Amino acid sequence: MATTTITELVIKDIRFPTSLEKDGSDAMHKNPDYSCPYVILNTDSNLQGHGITFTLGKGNEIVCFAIRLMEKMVVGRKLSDIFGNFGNYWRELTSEDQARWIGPEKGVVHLAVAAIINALWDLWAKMEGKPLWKLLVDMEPEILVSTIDFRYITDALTKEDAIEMLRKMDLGKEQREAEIKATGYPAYITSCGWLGYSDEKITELATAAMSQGYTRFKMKVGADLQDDIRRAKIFRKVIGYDKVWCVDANQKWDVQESIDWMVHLAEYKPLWIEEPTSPDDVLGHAAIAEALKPHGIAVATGEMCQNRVMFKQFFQAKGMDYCQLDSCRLGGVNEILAVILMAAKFGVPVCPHAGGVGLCELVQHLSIFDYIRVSGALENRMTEFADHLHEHFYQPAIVKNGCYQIPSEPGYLVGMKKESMEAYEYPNGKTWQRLFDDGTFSRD
Ligand SMILES: C[C@H](O)[C@@H](O)CC(=O)C(=O)O
Ligand SMILES: [Mg+2]
Repeated sequence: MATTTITELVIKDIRFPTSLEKDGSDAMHKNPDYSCPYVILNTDSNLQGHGITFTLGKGNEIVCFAIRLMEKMVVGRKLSDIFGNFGNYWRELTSEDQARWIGPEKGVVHLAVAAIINALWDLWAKMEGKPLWKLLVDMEPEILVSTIDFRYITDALTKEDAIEMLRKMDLGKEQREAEIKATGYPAYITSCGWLGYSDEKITELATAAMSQGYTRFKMKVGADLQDDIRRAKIFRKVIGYDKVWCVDANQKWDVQESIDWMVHLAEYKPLWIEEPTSPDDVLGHAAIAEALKPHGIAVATGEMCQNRVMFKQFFQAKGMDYCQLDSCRLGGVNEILAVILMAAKFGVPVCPHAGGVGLCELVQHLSIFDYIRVSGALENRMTEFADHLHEHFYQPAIVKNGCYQIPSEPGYLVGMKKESMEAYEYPNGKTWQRLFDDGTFSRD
């Protein structure tokens, strides 16, 4: 590691035509094409780091461009310099004068940071020969917190608080690791309930998921109340009332509208309403959470919460009952660690978002780490699983009996198969060429 240097940053624009089957559809994103700017960091040793961030199609091009702008801060760097003070490096990457102006620490530039940082953590985990969760679990608290940029959050969590929290959780961590390896980490499934699916498809998929051992489900809502009520009845008929069922509006409503709509769905007993309103509306979410408490409905959000500062405010204002951080919207693991630690301090369970390509592969590591090293709890915790596109990864996330199985291969494990990249690279991949030629998609 002492001398290993990054020699090249390769970027691939990978897109999947998931809109064709309405996979991933919700009230605000009716035709999503699950896509990822894919980064490969080559080094002068035989190590390669792979990382992604997530978009819905066209946005990929812009994020790929932003990643290219950051290349000069990555290529030529020694890994020992980066990992020796990863918090400083993260600040450098997020502080470049000109790119910072179009953030800061949010939007396109932050998605670009995520792809690079995710690839760096993949490199670090591979260097240590461990899956990412284990790399994090085994780190001394001082090393772990040295990767975090505490700027803007010290009023909620200091470096010293974080070290103390991690030290406390030393007790029992071996036992928790053994337990979670035996049981797996609780998952919930989203892919039975996309908005664009027919009633028949929902019935079929929810029935199949039940037979595979899932006990926790999510359904999309927010386009039409009568449709939501009908689909809620279908879900409850298939899964019964002893299973967990959540709903997700993907930011469709105003604050009062969220409350009114959810009161109509209350009899179907959703555990949470996810993203009822704008992802930036901290106080709006807090008002919804307060109003829905008597109805037994919690508020979940975070997949579009763009940085640790927003999470801090959500925690402080009681704007989220469940924290759905996203492995590709925050600036990679460094910032995610800050959010996981803050969530534990505020007593908010972390249930990461994973509806997208490659997200399940990534977030499983974060949840396993959270359990073993930070929260020590499984109560009220579950990690999303969307059953799409896993066949494109060399080491796909595996869910059995409704639980993520604990990965053991070294890395952050988002390595995509060579043939999949060749087929789905946009616009020249074989699949895209065919879809253009037969008129399914237009070339613009
Ligand atoms: C467009 C995505 O599929 C989105 O609907 C995912 C999401 O909100 C979730 O998984 O939660
Ligand atoms: Mg969601």
